[in-house]
Amino acid sequence: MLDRLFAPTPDGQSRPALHGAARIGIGGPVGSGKTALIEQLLPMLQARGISVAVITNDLVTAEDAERLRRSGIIDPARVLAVEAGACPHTVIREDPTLNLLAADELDERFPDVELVIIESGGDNLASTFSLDLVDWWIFVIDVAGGGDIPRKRGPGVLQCDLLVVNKIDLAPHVGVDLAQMLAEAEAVRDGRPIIGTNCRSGFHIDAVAEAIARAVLVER
Ligand SMILES: Nc1nc2c(ncn2[C@@H]2O[C@H](COP(=O)(O)OP(=O)(O)OP(=O)(O)O)[C@@H](O)[C@H]2O)c(=O)[nH]1
Repeated sequence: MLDRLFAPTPDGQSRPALHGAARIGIGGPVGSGKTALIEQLLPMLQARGISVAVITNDLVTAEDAERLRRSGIIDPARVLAVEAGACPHTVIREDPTLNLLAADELDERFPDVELVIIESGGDNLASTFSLDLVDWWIFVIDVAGGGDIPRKRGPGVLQCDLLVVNKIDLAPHVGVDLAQMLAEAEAVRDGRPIIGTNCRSGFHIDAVAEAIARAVLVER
C-alpha cells in the first residue's frame, strides 16, 4: 500500500488525512466533463499501480455510477452512488455525511484502496468541497460554457486545488480564445494550477494524474 503524504492546502499548509485512502473531489458545472475526466483518469492511475474507487453524486438517479460500472475500466463493486436529492453542493459541503459514509464503506470493503474519487453532481460556479470530506479537489469547467467563466470569479474556480479547463478542442467551434481564457483563469487564481484538457482524446490527462499523485499520494 502507498504511504500517505500530507495533502497541501491552498494556504500552503499540510494537514493529515485521518482516514484510510486519500479522498479527492471532482466538481463543476453540469456537463463540463467530470465523468469523462474520471473515465480517462482511471486507466492512467491504475497503470501507475494505484488502487482506486469512485463515489458518484447524482440528484435522484445513479446514472453516472451506472455509466462507470458498465465501462469495464473499474470493478463495478468499487463504484458507489450517492443520491443527493437536493442541490449537489449540499452533500459535498454543508452536510457531507452521505459521502463520508460511502467513503468509509469503500475503505472497509477494499482495504487496498489508496484513492477514492468523489464526483459531485453537476452544479454551478459556486460549488466547493468541504475539507472534512476531501483532501484535495479539482473543479472542471469547459470551453463551450463560455470563455468568460474565469472572469466570473466563482468560488469553485477560485478555491479548487486544480482547475481543469476541459473541451479545449471545441474552442474554435464556439468562438472562444483559449489562450485568453487560460490567461484569465491564471490571473484570477493567482497562479495556482490550471490544466487545459480534452477528455475525448485524452490530451493532458497525464498531467492531471500527475497532479493527483503529487498532491495526495507518494509518487510512483
Ligand atoms: N468535444 C468534447 N466533448 C467532451 C469533452 N469532455 C466531455 N465531453 C462531452 O461532454 C458531454 C458531457 O460530459 P460528461 O462527462 O457527462 O459531463 P459531466 O460533467 O460528468 O456531466 P454531469 O454529471 O451531467 O454534470 C458528453 O457528451 C461528453 O462526451 C471534451 O474534452 N471535448
